[in-house]
Amino acid sequence: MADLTKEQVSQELEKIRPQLNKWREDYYTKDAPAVEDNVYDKLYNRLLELEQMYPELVTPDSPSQQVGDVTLPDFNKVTHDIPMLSMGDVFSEAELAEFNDRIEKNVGHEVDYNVELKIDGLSLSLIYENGILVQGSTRGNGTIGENVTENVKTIADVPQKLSRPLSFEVRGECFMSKKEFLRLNQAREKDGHQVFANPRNAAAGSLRQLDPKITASRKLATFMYTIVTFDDLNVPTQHDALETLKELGFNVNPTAKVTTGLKGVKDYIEHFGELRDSLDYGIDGVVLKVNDLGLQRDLGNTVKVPRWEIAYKFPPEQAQSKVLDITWTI
Ligand SMILES: CC(C)(C)c1nc(N2CCN(c3ncccn3)CC2)c2cc(C(N)=O)c(N)nc2n1
Repeated sequence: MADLTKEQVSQELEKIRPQLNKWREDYYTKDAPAVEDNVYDKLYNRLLELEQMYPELVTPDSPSQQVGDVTLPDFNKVTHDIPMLSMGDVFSEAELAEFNDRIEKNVGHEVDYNVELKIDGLSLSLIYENGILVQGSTRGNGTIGENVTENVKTIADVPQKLSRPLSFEVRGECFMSKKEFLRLNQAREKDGHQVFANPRNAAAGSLRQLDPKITASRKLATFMYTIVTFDDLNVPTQHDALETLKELGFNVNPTAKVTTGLKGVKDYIEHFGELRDSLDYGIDGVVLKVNDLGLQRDLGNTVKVPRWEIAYKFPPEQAQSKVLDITWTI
């Protein structure tokens, strides 16, 4: 290669660095790279060549200096030993009554429900061994998810070490608060980047980052709601499971309540239907779960969804219509 002067190399680096950084940021944030990998790699190799000629020209913001710059081609996959099931949806109180009737007929008596807000985020699985967080993963298709362990470790409210050396899996929702969503979009707009459509997309785009440093720059949060596999934890009900999760240091949504049959469910739905806009996190419905975990096991699951829980969905926020659309989705 013709010998380039230091000045010539410096000028070419001035051009290459921002270009590579822009492509890199798009690659990680848009889930849709602006250029093919080989184009990126070719320019990246040119950068390395030039920096080797004059190492004193290397700058901290150079793509070659991104510590932990392991540009994984994609996420490592994890298999959920216990599948992360979907949820049956209902859109009317009549259908809730049908759900409740089916349960009561099945078990022969009225049952208690643990009623929870359905947080509009993305599912998250956390695995702990002897009290240490060893794996964080997304739901994926329910059986195969993405390994996002390094990203999860940057979420402030996720305990990396439990107060007790427990080995178990917990599941919950990863979300971005509306406040953080606005902050992030304002910053992205200022930098001329595409903004996220809603907090859920922003949370998914932030958690599913190949570069944990980008996840760390986004304020993600969690509400955990299930202890999947547990040692001899004496947890007879879903309500107790939430209490135990709280005691262990997990963030748990504070609005859950236990009802006897559907009594109080209507009030809960109406109350949070009105509060919805004032909450600092998105919700898209209310989840009813048979409170007794033994009963849940007896009722079991269909192939895709548990028989012992149902999600009552609010109408989409923008179309906040009073009339409930009554469509049953399996
Ligand atoms: C443990 C069960 C299966 C009953 C369960 N499953 C849930 N979900 C499954 C379907 N999910 C899903 N996600 C993507 C595609 C299909 N289904 C999204 C999570 C729950 C979600 C929330 C929430 N959002 O706040 C919650 N408080 N409790 C849940 N409980």
